[in-house]
Amino acid sequence: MSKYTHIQQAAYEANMQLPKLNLVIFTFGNVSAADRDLGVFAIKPSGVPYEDLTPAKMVIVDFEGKIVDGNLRPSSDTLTHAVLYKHWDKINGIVHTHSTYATAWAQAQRDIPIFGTTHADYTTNDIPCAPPMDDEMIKGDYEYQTGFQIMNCFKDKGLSYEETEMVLVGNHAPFSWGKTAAKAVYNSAVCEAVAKMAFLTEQIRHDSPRLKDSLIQKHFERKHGPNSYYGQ
Ligand SMILES: O=C(CO)[C@@H](O)[C@H](O)COP(=O)(O)O
Repeated sequence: MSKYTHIQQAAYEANMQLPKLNLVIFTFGNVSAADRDLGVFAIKPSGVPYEDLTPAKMVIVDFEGKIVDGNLRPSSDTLTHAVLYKHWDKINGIVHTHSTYATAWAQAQRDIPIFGTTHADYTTNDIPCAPPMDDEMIKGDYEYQTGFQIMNCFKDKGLSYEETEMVLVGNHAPFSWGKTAAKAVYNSAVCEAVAKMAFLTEQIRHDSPRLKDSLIQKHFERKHGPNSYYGQ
């Protein structure tokens, strides 16, 4: 046992949910779990197939992206996770996948509109798509800049990362987060389900109407009101 065992176990269990939920194939995607008292997170090692993962293989990294413990290379998305943990202090779990429908909306550079109550149960906003990097950002480290691409998108749209716990990164794929790694995985699965429903909705009727604003807030509060489990 080390002082990191608890977050390695949480990160391992969350990573193993991704293939079970059909959110990844092969070595796509990664999950991390943070301990803010220690100022570190445990993240999936880069390129390791999910079936070969163990809790001990989770790499320990600080919020600057520096490896603190572990002999495997951390995920190539580590700096994106580090930037978000450093600047958004209420999250303790982050997921990145290339789930099919959410990635298709990201590649199309489109926000996912709220067409129904399924979506409105989880956020009152369209699921935002962070615009692709500008030439200046592209000169920097891709994964480091992806963290700022996400935060800039939420700032520009006036969104709360505590209310909308998912984002599409333009020309890339989705990221989600939460108070725990398990909740971040839950949000990742919700993002993919809502992305698929929205795609099919537009296929059935290209000018499908959005859910009325008066209903959006009502449905969100139905799930996220006082004593709601959904706020966990
Ligand atoms: O976004 C990407 C590739 O575009 C990555 O998320 C890969 O899908 C997984 O990389 P590792 O975590 O294995 O380094």
